[in-house]
Amino acid sequence: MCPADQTVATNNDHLVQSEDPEHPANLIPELCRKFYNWGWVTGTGGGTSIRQGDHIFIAPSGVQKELMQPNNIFVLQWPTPKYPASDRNYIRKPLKLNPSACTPLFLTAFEQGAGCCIHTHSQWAVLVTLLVEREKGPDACFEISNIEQIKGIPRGKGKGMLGFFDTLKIPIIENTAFEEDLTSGLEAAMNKYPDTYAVLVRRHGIYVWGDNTAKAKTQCESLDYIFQLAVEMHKLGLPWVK
Ligand SMILES: CSCCC(=O)C(=O)COP(=O)(O)O
Ligand SMILES: [Zn+2]
Repeated sequence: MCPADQTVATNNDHLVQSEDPEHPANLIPELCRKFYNWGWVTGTGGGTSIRQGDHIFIAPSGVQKELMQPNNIFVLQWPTPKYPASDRNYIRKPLKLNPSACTPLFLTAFEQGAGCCIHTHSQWAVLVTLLVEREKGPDACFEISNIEQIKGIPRGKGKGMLGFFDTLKIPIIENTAFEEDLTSGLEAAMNKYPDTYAVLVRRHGIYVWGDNTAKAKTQCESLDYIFQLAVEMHKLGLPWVK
């Protein structure tokens, strides 16, 4: 075997090579192209991670997310230590790339049983965190009711979906200087709101997760729709909660 072949064999490239469009190594680049076009992951920010069985697929850090290819994807053996980062069980590491800085946050969602976690820098998400800026602290939440699209968000695991007359509550945590340092805030919000499938990060964006990739994506779409609507409602002086 020549040295190049040895590199291929030891880097487990087969884990990211599949003809199946639903394979996570194909899905992550495909989703990131969509997310880029929706303004969710421009300028290298944001990203997504998928768990399939005992493998976690993670995008690289600081790259143009819309140009990502399957061979750029990292693979972690699950379960894996969250900290320190050097103890994480990578079974595939693309050369010259680093795994997403969001990795410990994605792992936090997987610890809750998620199958996919999406991080966006959507301007609508950022704007609603600014509109509730006065409510700092552990109780900061975005709340809205009487909007049809909140039916796209689960009430909690195994509890069905929210109804039109329910109030959707998304906790807001404060931003930190480094993405990794958001992890304790995300964990605290998940403990305080065990039914939530999303956490907003003030002046930064949002983390949304779901039982599988389709649910994470549609929940993220529903939330983004609701945030845009909420910003427009605010401009018109309309209240979010009746
Ligand atoms: C301009 S991006 C700043 C860092 C950030 O918020 C982010 O989401 C980047 O994540 P990455 O996956 O590129 O490490
Ligand atoms: Zn970010």
